[in-house]
Amino acid sequence: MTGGPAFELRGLTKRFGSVTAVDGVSVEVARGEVVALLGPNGAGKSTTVDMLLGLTKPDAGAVTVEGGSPREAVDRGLVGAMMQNGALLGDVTVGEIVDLVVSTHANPLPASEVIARAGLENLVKRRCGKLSGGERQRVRFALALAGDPKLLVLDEPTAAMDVDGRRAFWAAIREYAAGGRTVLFATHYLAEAEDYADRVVLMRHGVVVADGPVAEVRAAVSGRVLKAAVPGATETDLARLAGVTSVQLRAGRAELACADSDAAVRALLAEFPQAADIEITALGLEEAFLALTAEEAAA
Ligand SMILES: Nc1ncnc2c1ncn2[C@@H]1O[C@H](COP(=O)(O)OP(=O)(O)OP(=O)(O)O)[C@@H](O)[C@H]1O
Repeated sequence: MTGGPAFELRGLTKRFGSVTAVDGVSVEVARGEVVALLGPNGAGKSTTVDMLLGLTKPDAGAVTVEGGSPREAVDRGLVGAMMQNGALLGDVTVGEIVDLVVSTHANPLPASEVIARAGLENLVKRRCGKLSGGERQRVRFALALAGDPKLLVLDEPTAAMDVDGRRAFWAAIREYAAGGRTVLFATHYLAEAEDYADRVVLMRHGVVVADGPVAEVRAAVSGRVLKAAVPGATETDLARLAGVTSVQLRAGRAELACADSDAAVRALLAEFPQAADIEITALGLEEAFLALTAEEAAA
């Protein structure tokens, strides 16, 4: 397998009655990328994932996975998926279900490696029906890994995991991706996208509203905040400054959202030489996300 993207979505559209769940989504992901698909409830993330996996047929557009159709890629064992509600048989043990799934693949990882990568060593003899929510997620992760896929697709993988479980899970994902394999995960957790993804695809109302490295997505919403103590200045005064898009005064400190923070700091000091304790920071992904959502609410 050489060249070419890990997968490509071209103009993907899916409607459910009058709802357009996914509306012309185009995304190309290179091999070895770890991509977060981020968005609020109903943004179209799960529908996009379902089309990527060939579980739902698009109304328009096309999906290519490892150079073929999603079905072909799945049949060839190139794709491993961890879905939100994948059922597990209650009566079989973790060891048995891993063995079973490993045995269905043409070129699987050894069962012992699957168990180790998913951190299930101490749960091998446990019946699946007796697992906690977070443990069940780890078993689903193990089953997704069993076929040694080139592409891992994870729909809200850490939803039921505690803090330690999440940390261990992401360490396992990074290790997996380090070998040049590709990961796409859908999430609500902005911090996870920020900490663990190389790239963020931000969706809202079925449309991709930002796509790029985490730092670029932050910058796309033009994002810097200038904070300063500005005695005697009102919100109206500050809102007039060049480069400033919005103002908040909190406990005697001004917070200026800036499209151009260089212009803003010059204008601030020219107009208010008494301004002190000046601090300029980039927006976090959370703020970027909120800004994009707010833009839409205002539109
Ligand atoms: N089978 C379906 N029938 C009708 N409408 C659907 C169906 N599946 C999804 N939708 C609608 O399509 C839109 C996108 O849903 P989707 O589940 O893809 O969003 P999401 O981003 O995954 O949301 P969440 O984060 O809540 O899981 C929503 O408005 C949803 O109600």
